[in-house]
Amino acid sequence: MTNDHDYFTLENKIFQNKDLLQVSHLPDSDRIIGREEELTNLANAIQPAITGNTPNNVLVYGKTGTGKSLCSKFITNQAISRAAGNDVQVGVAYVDCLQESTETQAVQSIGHQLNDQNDTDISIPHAGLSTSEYYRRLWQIIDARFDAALVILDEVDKIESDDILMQLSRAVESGKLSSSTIGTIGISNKVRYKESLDERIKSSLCEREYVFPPYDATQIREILHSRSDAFEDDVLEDGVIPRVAALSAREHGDARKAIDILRFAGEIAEENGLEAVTGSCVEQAHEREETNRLAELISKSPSHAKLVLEAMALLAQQPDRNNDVVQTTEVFDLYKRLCDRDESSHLKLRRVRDILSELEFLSIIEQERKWAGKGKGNYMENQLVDDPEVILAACEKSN
Ligand SMILES: Nc1ncnc2c1ncn2[C@@H]1O[C@H](COP(=O)(O)OP(=O)(O)OP(=O)(O)O)[C@@H](O)[C@H]1O
Repeated sequence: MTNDHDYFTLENKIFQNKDLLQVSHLPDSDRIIGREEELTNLANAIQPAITGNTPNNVLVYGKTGTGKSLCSKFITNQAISRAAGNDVQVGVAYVDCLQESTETQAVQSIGHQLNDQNDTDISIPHAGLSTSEYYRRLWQIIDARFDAALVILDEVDKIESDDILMQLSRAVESGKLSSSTIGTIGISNKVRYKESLDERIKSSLCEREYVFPPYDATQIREILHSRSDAFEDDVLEDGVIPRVAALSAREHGDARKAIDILRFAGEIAEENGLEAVTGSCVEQAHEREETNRLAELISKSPSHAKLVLEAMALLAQQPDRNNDVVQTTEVFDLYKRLCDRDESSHLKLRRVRDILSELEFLSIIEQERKWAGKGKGNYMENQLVDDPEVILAACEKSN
């Protein structure tokens, strides 16, 4: 007997092309909204590369989701094709410095992306070479294959050693490259990043600097509208896009957050077998986005940060509290009990204080120093930015 029941339901009434809502999706130029000036500036800075000359090194700043990575990838791709029209070979490498945070990993990744072993006969093994050997091979590859290479260093502030910035920005003048040239585009969310750099690196890495401002609600709406063909016709209820735009513009205009909320809203409609994406899907999607974002932040924080947050959330949930402000010593006491529960040894109070200030830096909590009265000194009040339930769900998810 044959079992011809079809277990796959291919019918998908909500999404038509969900890929348009993935963060990795690179839209065409006509779908890049409100970044005309930024794209023009970037193009001017790297313009020399398309004739095989040395481009300016650029540093791009701006808050998350303001299109820094998108515009940098887009403009460097355009540089490749414009240069090809002049018979000039431009190569582009993209490094996510959060993932590839050591100097060796980053150089290796650049080498890997720019290489074609059939062409160069040079190999870039995953391990086993010294950092200087990886550099040597990288320079050889660039000289063999390109007139100019452009290297995008995303989240450049996460790189563990500034030496790579020095090597890349000085490769031409120090004679490492003999026939080619190289330019870098560093991207950072930290406005103070430049201040932390060595003077010599600063002057070569930051020949041009651009700040990407946050989007306003109208621009976010346009960004979402331009991707609404991710959905089947007529499944988005009228108020959905304005509501998502309003939610994302409330903190700062973060296009990544807006696109994530819209995608989650569609998934929630799909999971519930709805025929349309409704306002209530958006509310649930907003919560899911917050949980995911926090879970990601928490998973990147030191492991005890999660226990400290869990302690704060449990304290804030206590029924006899009239507000959710908690003192550091209370957090510390409950944190120690959670460590006992998990059979792990606890950190000292001083380290827990450090963790709390790191969490404040990440905008997961707010802190305020209070004066306890004469002879008693100061104490710190801590408060979660999000609801305790969202924090607990995020802690659970980041496991
Ligand atoms: N102007 C825009 N038009 C269309 N889509 C955009 C625009 N700006 C950003 N996006 C989309 O929003 C998402 C986030 O953008 P992007 O990754 O470029 O931001 P970012 O500033 O680099 O943020 P982060 O610092 O978090 O990496 C991407 O999916 C991107 O395609």
